[in-house]
Amino acid sequence: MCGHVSEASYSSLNRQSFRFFSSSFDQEKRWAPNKIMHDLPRSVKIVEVGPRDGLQNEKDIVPTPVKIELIRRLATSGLPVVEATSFVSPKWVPQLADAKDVMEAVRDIEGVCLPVLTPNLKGFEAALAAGAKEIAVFVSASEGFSKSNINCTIKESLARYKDVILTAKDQEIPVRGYVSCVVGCPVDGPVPPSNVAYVAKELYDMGCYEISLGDTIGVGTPGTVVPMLEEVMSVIPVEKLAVHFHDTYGQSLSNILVSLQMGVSVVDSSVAGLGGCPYAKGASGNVATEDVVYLLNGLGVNTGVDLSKVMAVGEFICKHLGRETGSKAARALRKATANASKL
Ligand SMILES: CC(C)(COP(=O)([O-])OP(=O)([O-])OC[C@H]1O[C@@H](n2cnc3c(N)ncnc32)[C@H](O)[C@@H]1OP(=O)([O-])[O-])[C@@H](O)C(=O)NCCC(=O)NCCSC(=O)C[C@@](C)(O)CC(=O)[O-]
Repeated sequence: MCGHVSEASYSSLNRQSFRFFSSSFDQEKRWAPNKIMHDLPRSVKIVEVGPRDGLQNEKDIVPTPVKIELIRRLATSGLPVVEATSFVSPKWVPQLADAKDVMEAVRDIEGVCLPVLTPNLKGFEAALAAGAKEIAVFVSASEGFSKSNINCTIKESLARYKDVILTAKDQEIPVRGYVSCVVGCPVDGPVPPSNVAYVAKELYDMGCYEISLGDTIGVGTPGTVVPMLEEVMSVIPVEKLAVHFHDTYGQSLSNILVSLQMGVSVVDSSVAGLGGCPYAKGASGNVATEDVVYLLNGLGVNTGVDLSKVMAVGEFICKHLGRETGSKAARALRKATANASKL
């Protein structure tokens, strides 16, 4: 399973960004003990979900070689985990119908975990045959989304995943568990924290090594995220939790900060802020990896991720998609670098 990074890795660009945007910034004060710094983990594992969550909602099919190149480039950015694709029904997610070809082409990449989503045993077997060494399962905390996303009730999905997780355990394949709609559901509305804690605990007890809590439609604020985390943390150790925010309402970074202050040290994000769920209309992309790294660099929290390299990957994929990056940090840093080169 995928571990934490240990060493700080500030690129010159990261250091430069502090100079550009923090002219009154006092390096001494940055390290001064205060409440915020004290509560933060020393290092954070970033789980890059761009090639899967980021691309699954794209209308035009992204060519397989572009997906493969995206994963290869992300893997050289210091990211410890890059979720590669989904072995789901191609009728449900046509964009990822090439999961086998993608996985077979990246299976040789070393030093980075490349988990894939599997909704059932059929997907699990196909993933393993293509060379996957880690899988992820996904359960909704709300009935409405469970039905629209995987065509079954929460109870039925848990029973289905039990078989997948037991089979994976037999073959020593680590399983990550996602809980979606942890604060709000596109069908049912607000989701009670107790629903989230129940589903998360079921997955944890079945053997998932990490539970990623997904605000699938990006409606959460610290006002709803904190009570949800408190409830989940009353049944699962915080070291086993990850947070997964979509940025629909621009709340992701504040939600990440409060999650870190509560002890969470695993954050999912997507290069250039790509993303959205085909079965959650109106949901925007995941929080951008570049923005998360910029935040964590600014807080002195180690990620091992090279911001300038992730920005370059963001430019690569945005060029193919024909759109501007969703990362504010990447846009500002690119502009600042261009201005500096004119001096
Ligand atoms: C679960 C099913 C398969 C049920 O789909 P179904 O239609 O109820 O089930 P089915 O068993 O009748 O299968 C339908 C067809 O799909 C085939 N099939 C069945 N399984 C597979 C498979 N694994 N791989 C390839 N093909 C498969 C199966 O063989 C059959 O083919 P046919 O006989 O009609 O030719 C479907 O609903 C599905 O694939 N859903 C996935 C949808 C999806 O990927 N949504 C996005 C996930 S993102 C998310 O959930 C949130 C997350 C994780 O990102 C966190 C967050 O953001 O908060």
